[in-house]
Amino acid sequence: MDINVKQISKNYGSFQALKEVNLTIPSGKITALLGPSGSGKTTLLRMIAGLEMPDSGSIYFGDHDYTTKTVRERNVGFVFQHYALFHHMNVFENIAFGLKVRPRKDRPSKQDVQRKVNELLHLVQLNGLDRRYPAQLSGGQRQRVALARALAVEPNVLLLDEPFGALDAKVRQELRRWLRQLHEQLHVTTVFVTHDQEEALEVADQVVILNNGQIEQVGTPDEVYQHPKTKFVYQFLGRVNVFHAEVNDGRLHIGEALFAAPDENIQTKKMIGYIRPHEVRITRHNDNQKSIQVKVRRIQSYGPIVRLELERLKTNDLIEVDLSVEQANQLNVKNDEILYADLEKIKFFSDSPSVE
Ligand SMILES: Nc1ncnc2c1ncn2[C@@H]1O[C@H](COP(=O)(O)OP(=O)(O)OP(=O)(O)O)[C@@H](O)[C@H]1O
Repeated sequence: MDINVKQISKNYGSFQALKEVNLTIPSGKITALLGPSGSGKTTLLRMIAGLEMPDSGSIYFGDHDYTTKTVRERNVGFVFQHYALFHHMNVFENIAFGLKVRPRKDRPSKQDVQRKVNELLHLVQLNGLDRRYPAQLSGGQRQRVALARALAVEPNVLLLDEPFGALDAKVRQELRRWLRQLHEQLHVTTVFVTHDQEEALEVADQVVILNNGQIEQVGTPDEVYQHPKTKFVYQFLGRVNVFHAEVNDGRLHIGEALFAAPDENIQTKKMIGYIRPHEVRITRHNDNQKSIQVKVRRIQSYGPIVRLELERLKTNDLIEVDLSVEQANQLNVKNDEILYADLEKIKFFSDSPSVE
């Protein structure tokens, strides 16, 4: 069952936290809500959950308007950053909680609860820990219990708010992979909030990038990373080199490099170009018109990549270029050497804040 968010707006006093947001959350997939602090991620998640009402707009679960339905009616499962486990209950009781508090007519039998909890313990790889109390578990284990508890009620949608935010980097990494594997088995429609780009790109099927209460782009991890639609997305998702370009005689100039000007922007005098460090090609000889001359300032290895810090000869601006170790060995770059940086893969935007 897809969830459709239609023209949702939310104000807190005079502050607009969400502005006419439209979004489809596809059934059986993981959707990441990604954005900087204050961009509206949690507000959107809470609207889907039914914890918060929109000022305008509606939310559909499948073909049904759920805008005014309660949290319980929506049947959502939650996991928050800070473990919301009951400290006086052991793991078993925590996981069973949602089943045991159901109205009598819907409540499963004791044996069924036992069976269900055992299944879930197995699924979240916590067999044998059912009698432990939350205080006797690691942070990662507690989050897995929280997830099992959320899944126990077979929710329509699983909502995770920075679920791994409080854990250290290594545990986070393990849990991401684990969540992805778990999802491959269960296919529960999942929405998770994160401000960690890597986490969103690694875990989600669909990434939604929010900025100032609006959606900048929706796409697969590959689409948003490889083909950012806006300047914001370019800058938010990873490192990027920024160049100012001038339109002259129907062509775009970055120093000595020349590019075709996009037709629709032909009147614009200035544009701004973005290119990621791994998209810049380094050559010893100038083999096309899209290259600028640079001097090597610094060479640094980071595991599988070699990062070059290059200085543009004409402007002294610094450019970052990432090479694979193999490429770097082949080129055999030396400090202070003069090289060419080919900017063929650059993407241009209008150089004004409002027009893309
Ligand atoms: N109950 C509230 N009252 C007033 N302002 C609020 C309330 N809830 C959220 N806001 C404001 O709305 C904006 C969006 O908040 P939200 O929590 O959705 O952002 P976020 O993207 O999840 O940020 P973070 O990553 O910091 O949690 C913020 O500027 C926040 O201060």
